[in-house]
Amino acid sequence: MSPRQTGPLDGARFDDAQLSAHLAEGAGHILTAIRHEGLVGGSLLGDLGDAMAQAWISAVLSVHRPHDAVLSEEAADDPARLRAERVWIIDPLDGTKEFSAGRDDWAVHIALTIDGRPADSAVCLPATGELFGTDTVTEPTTPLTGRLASPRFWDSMPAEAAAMRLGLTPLRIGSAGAKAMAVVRGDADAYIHAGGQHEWDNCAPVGVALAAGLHCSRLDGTELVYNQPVPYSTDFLIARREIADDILEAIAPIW
Ligand SMILES: Nc1ncnc2c1ncn2[C@@H]1O[C@H](COP(=O)(O)O)[C@@H](OP(=O)(O)O)[C@H]1O
Ligand SMILES: [Mg+2]
Repeated sequence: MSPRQTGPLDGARFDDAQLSAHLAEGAGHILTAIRHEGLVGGSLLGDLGDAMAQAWISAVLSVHRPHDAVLSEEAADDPARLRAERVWIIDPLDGTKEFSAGRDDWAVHIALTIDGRPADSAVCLPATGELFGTDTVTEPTTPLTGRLASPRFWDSMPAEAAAMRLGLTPLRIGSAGAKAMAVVRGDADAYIHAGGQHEWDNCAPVGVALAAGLHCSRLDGTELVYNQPVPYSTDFLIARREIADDILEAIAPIW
């Protein structure tokens, strides 16, 4: 058996897939502990969650992958990442509002990108005890559901167009990671986003979804490429392969 890929640190104890999974799961434990008994709540809870998960992830990466660049929602952007081949794109707490409100739909996103493409990645949904990693995830084989993973309070025009044309009903979920994992799990057939998100909101979810054999692209069907100078991705589609072409076709007239 050939050795699994490790980072550039000699003697690294974990390969990239293992490290991304441990980071997502470990940050999930920290975030779960911070909600213990509801001792803090509201925006203080959200701020604590963002900061403490970020601090731990950053420390672990500095020990285990000291030569890799990092782009995180909760850290200052270091332009050195633009010259780096290996860049970790991190959202320590996606769905901060849902986390603070005591809900289950929030996630930890850990993606390693290589030349802008998601490689080993993991998404943890700590409140439901689920960890989705690129080395363990499998393609959903359950029948299509007719459901579209959708934000809790609004629908984008492309999502509305596809829903109308294909008869899809919204499945309301907070957090980009939780919505994407609903598709990976087979609870929804697709997740359509337009109107902007940062790269950390969708990079690890897309990495995991690609590993699960799902269709992932921009809404015009082109490839999603990360680690851009302005790390803002305007739109994307994550979908079961059976329905992806129909969705792109439904969106095309308005996109
Ligand atoms: N138009 C937009 N611009 C920037 N970020 C957006 C966005 N729409 C959604 N997001 C981010 O995407 C994540 C999921 O949002 P939603 O549940 O509404 O779909 C949230 O991340 P955070 O919780 O990390 O801030 C949210 O801030
Ligand atoms: Mg986010």
